[in-house]
Amino acid sequence: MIEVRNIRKRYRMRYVLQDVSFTAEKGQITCLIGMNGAGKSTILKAIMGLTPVKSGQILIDGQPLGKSVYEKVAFVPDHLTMPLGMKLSEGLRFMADFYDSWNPQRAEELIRFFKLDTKERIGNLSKGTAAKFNLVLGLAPNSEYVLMDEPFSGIDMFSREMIAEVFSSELIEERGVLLTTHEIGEMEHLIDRAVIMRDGKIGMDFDCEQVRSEEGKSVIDVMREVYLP
Ligand SMILES: Nc1ncnc2c1ncn2[C@@H]1O[C@H](COP(=O)(O)OP(=O)(O)OP(=O)(O)O)[C@@H](O)[C@H]1O
Repeated sequence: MIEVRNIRKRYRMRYVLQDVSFTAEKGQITCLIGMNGAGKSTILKAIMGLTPVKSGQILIDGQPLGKSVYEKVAFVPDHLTMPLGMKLSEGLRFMADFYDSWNPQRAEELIRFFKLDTKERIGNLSKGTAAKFNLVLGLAPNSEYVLMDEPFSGIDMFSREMIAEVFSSELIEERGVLLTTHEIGEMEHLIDRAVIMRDGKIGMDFDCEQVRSEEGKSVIDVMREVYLP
């Protein structure tokens, strides 16, 4: 389980995260939802140790952040970070050489799933295809948790559908997924838990199925209550 406990983050004089606490469990898809600037990416960066927090604690399977913990977590940033001149096949080889946890079989399955041509150069990929390749790089390692920053940003409807499909496929297995989005769209029926953020605070944290069956509300209904009370 990823546990975020009372974290606070300040940029200069302004708090961008204020006492943020939530958990993301293995075998579940947890979604951090909020408008632009709510603090979603800052939380992912804090979990990855890429930005320091002023106070609070982050635990992964009960352990504080550290090298052994990072081997359990893969991070898919909101853009590809590979050299643009590389072919996809070269990018895959680079990842296999670099990461002990790289699972070449899963990488191949993902390449087939997204129908990617590994002879293409990364720099020539369309935005949607680049997002798919980015997901291949994030999902191929044998990590127990996957963090994804806005996997749907700027992508056309059919590519979004394909990316959404991967979340309900066996390619995710029993891993814990924590992703961010500012538009819930087709993810609504795929996510288990929603953590709605507003202005650096948690506005609501709930089990989507429970709220649907007990209160008849969708994630968007709850978002309206948080943003337009
Ligand atoms: N390096 C930085 N220096 C100063 N302020 C920053 C920095 N990075 C982020 N912020 C501020 O922190 C707040 C939260 O930013 P963050 O990127 O976490 O939001 P977000 O919810 O991911 O937004 P988006 O949906 O637009 O990606 C914003 O007000 C942003 O301007």
